[in-house]
Parts: sequence; C-alpha cells; structure tokens
Amino acid sequence: MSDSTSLPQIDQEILALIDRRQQLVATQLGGEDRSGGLPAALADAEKVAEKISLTAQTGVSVNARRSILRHIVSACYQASKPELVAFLGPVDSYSHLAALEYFGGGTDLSPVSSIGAVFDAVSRGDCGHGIVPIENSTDGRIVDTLGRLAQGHVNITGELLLAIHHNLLSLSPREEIRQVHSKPQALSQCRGWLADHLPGVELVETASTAAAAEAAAATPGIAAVASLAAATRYGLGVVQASIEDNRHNVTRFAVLGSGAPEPTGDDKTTLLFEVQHRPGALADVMGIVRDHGLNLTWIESFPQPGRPNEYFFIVEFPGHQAERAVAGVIATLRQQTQHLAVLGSYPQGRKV
Ligand SMILES: O=C(O)C(=O)C[C@]1(C(=O)O)C=C[C@@H](O)C=C1
Repeated sequence: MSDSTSLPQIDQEILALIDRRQQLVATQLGGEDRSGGLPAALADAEKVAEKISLTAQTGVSVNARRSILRHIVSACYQASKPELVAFLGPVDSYSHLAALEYFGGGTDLSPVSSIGAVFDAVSRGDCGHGIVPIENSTDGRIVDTLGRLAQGHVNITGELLLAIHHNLLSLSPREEIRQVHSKPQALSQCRGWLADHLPGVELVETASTAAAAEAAAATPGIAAVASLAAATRYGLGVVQASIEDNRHNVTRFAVLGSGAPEPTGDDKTTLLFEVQHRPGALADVMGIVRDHGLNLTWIESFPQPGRPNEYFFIVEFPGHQAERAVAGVIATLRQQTQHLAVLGSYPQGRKV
C-alpha cells in the first residue's frame, strides 16, 4: 500500500470507529440526562490516554491523545443527545474555557451576554445546561450568580474549579496604555499589580474579560485583563502575563441544569434558605449540620432584595441528598428554616 492511499484509508477507519463508538454511547445513554455521565466519560478518556502513552514509546504526545479522545467523547455525546450549553461570552472568556473543560470541545456551546442570560437560557429550556462562576478564591462570591440561584428555576448539576491566570493584553506597548478594561472581578483579582504597574490608568468595567479583549482589539491604547486564549483569538499582544495578585487564583464554576444527578460516592450538596430573624438562628442551623456529622465547606449570606435586615444563606457540605445524613439535615432544616431549597446534589468538582 502506498502512503497516499493508506492515510485516507486510516482516516476512514478512525471515522468508522468513532461512529461505532457513538452508536454504543447512544444505546447506553437511553433516556438518561446526558451530562450526568459526560464529565465522568471525559475523565475516563484522559485515563486511557495516559495509560496508552505510558506503554507507547513513540507517537503523538500525551496532550494530543488527551484532547483527541476528549473531543471524540463529547462529540459522541452530542450526536447521541444534542444540546446547547450557555456561557458568559464572547468566546475565550474564562466561562468559555470552563465550559470546554467540563463539556469537551464536541459539545455545542452558546455564548450569551450576561450571567443572568445564562440562567434565562437554562430556565426557558433554550439550553440544556449552562455554566456560571460562583466563587473566586481571591475575590469571593459572584453576586450575580447567587442572586439568580436564590430565585430558583434551575438546579446545580455539577462544578469545576478552574485556575485563573490573568494577562494584560493590548495592541499597544505598556507606556501607551490609557485604559484597562475588564470584568470587575478580574480587575479586582489584579488590583495590586495594576496599582503598582499602571498607577493612575483608568479602569473600565465590562460584561466579561473577553468583551474587554474585543474592546482592546478595536482601539489602540486600551488594554484588557483576559485569558491567553483571548489574546490569540482577538489578535492582541501579551503586554504582561500572569498579573493576578494571588498565584493560586481559582474560580469555582457551577453547572446549571434541570436534572438531578445520581449519587457517585463523591458528591456535595448546596442548600439555600432563610432563617428567622432571632438571635442564634444561624448557629442552630450550623448545629444541625454538625449533629449529622457533616462538615460545612461553604457558607454565604446575602441580603434579600427589598427586605432590610433579612438574608438568604447558601451552604454546601459533602454528600448527596439520597444519603441518610444529608437527607436528615434537609428534613430538620425544612422545619427550622424558611423557604429551604435544595439547589443540587452533584459530583464534587475537580480542579484544572
Ligand atoms: O469574564 C469572564 O471571562 C468570566 O468568565 C467571568 C469571571 C467571573 O466573573 O468570575 C470568571 C472567572 C474569573 O474569575 C473572571 C471573570
């Protein structure tokens, strides 16, 4: 066989194998919520890529194997149960990078212009899932996300922890930068660096870091705080890489949907509730969680719009609502709090 005939033939064989794989995925998925299994299938594909790479002495790199297999896995899911995933765009925002990591590059991703629009797309059913930032290790909670979670209508079905490295991007050299644009959270995560290196330069808030990159690409003298992927996409120079104040800057993303994932043995549960306006009410809630042997991993309070001195609380702890201890906490809290909502029990997120 000559090279010119063998390569197309191999490509045909690869595609035929992918079709075979997709048919198997379609059979296995049946009526199930496809995204329950997708992150696990992507993780399995990564293990296969690593295992094969250990025995193969030559050939394509581990990274290439990893991304090819991940793409095949998500494309098979997409072909078996098509759906759209909404994220805060435009493309190459951190939310986009989180969506690619969680759902793989074979899933159809739909950019929208705000966090609220992600919630709208999922609650209206235009998109099967959405992904939104919920908490950052430097800057804390993402208020827009908590406000919309409090309104109900969608569940949390998964999470992902993404390492965030910000970059100063521009068409211009540093000395010609007059304005720095970005999402308030990104500006805040770099405020020390910006104060030290660009004192007095105007900071301009945008709807997302990728929207800032678009603005920087349109006008010399404007810089954006955004991802390296955005630099490539929008044709910007990297004036300075890694300008986040905290080297271990991580943003936790919540995956939104309407389903309820099955227990995996490594899950967490998120609850939202109001407590009565009396001394010790919140301490009582914490006591209930402790008495069931559970360890609170997150607690946030935020004001109820239009009701002074009244707060929602959001708490997270390990375990699934199908497990006895978690079910016990939920049942007791239902009696002792107001408007308790289980926002979701879902697999603990991995950090990438
Ligand atoms: O603007 C983006 O690129 C986003 O995806 C949003 C967002 C956020 O609001 O936290 C996500 C991750 C980073 O923390 C900075 C910005």
